[in-house]
Amino acid sequence: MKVIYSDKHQAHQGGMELHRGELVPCYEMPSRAQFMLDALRQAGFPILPPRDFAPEQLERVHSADYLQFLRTAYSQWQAAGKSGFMLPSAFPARGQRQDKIPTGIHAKLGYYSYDASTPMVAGTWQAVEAGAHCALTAAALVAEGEQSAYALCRPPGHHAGYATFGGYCFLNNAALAAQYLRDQGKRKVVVLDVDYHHGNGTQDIFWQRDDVLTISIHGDPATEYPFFLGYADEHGEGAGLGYCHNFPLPAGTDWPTYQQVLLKALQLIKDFNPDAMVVSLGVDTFEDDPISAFKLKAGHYPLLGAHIASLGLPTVFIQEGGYAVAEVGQNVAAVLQGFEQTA
Ligand SMILES: NCCCCCC(=O)NO
Ligand SMILES: [Zn+2]
Repeated sequence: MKVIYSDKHQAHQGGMELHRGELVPCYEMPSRAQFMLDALRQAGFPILPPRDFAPEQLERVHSADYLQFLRTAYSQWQAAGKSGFMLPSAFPARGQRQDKIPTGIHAKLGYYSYDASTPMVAGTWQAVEAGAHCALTAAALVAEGEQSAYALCRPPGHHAGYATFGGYCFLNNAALAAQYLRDQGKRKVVVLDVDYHHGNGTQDIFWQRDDVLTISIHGDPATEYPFFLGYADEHGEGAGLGYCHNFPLPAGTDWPTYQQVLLKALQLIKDFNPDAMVVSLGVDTFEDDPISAFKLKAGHYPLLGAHIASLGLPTVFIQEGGYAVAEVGQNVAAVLQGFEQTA
């Protein structure tokens, strides 16, 4: 399995996040990617740079005005005499208008996001564009006949919606990969999200579609980020009704429980009979993850990979979360090795 990686992710660093009401250093830091890269190299995976893609490719899953905002936000911040990192501080809430985009960068930040956990810095756009190109390159390899490929995306993407950023995410790498596979002729694609957090952005993007099935197994939003989406009664809308499944699980969930739910998700995928699969691979389900509450152990990640491989589908893995920095690399490599030994 080829690993697609760009060191341009390093331009996205610095800043603080408002996590559960406290201003703290970012959990989503550059060293995560370095540990993953080192572990994958050590495990013998070939590492390739991303191909280039036209800007229009990003518009396959994000609005043009949102992308234009991301590209220009930091220079607008500088034009307002600011430097360092920027966070939104006002959001359109219930009873306020969503059809008007304010003029100030401070308000635009809130218009295009839904939390204050996702700081932008001068290099953020460069980093997220490179991450998106990694995802698109992995999808292209699979569309061209490879059985699988992995995109080492940093920052993650599954919380980014059609026109919103949040949860450390700006561009939805998994959605970009799924749409690319569709554009290359895969008739039906499934996105399986095994990150600890609900893939609300991916669900948003494909909510009304029956050609991309979204399935997410995650911490119960009643107590866990993103809090306001990811419940079991969400099944899509319009043509998309029945093409979205959520499996919220309680804090403390261990492997036996997780595996049982995973098998249910895999059966739904078999019933859908897709031509390809995208896996939003977060390993923040790990027992020692600092911001998460599941209890998977290192030895369970090869099993996760093997279960995914049991579907026999062309598979694009997209890196999402995982913040136990010392173990994140081993856990990611274990999933991919478990997949390869079974595929
Ligand atoms: N401080 C907000 C928590 C963001 C969760 C990020 C993540 O890992 N999503 O998968
Ligand atoms: Zn996560």
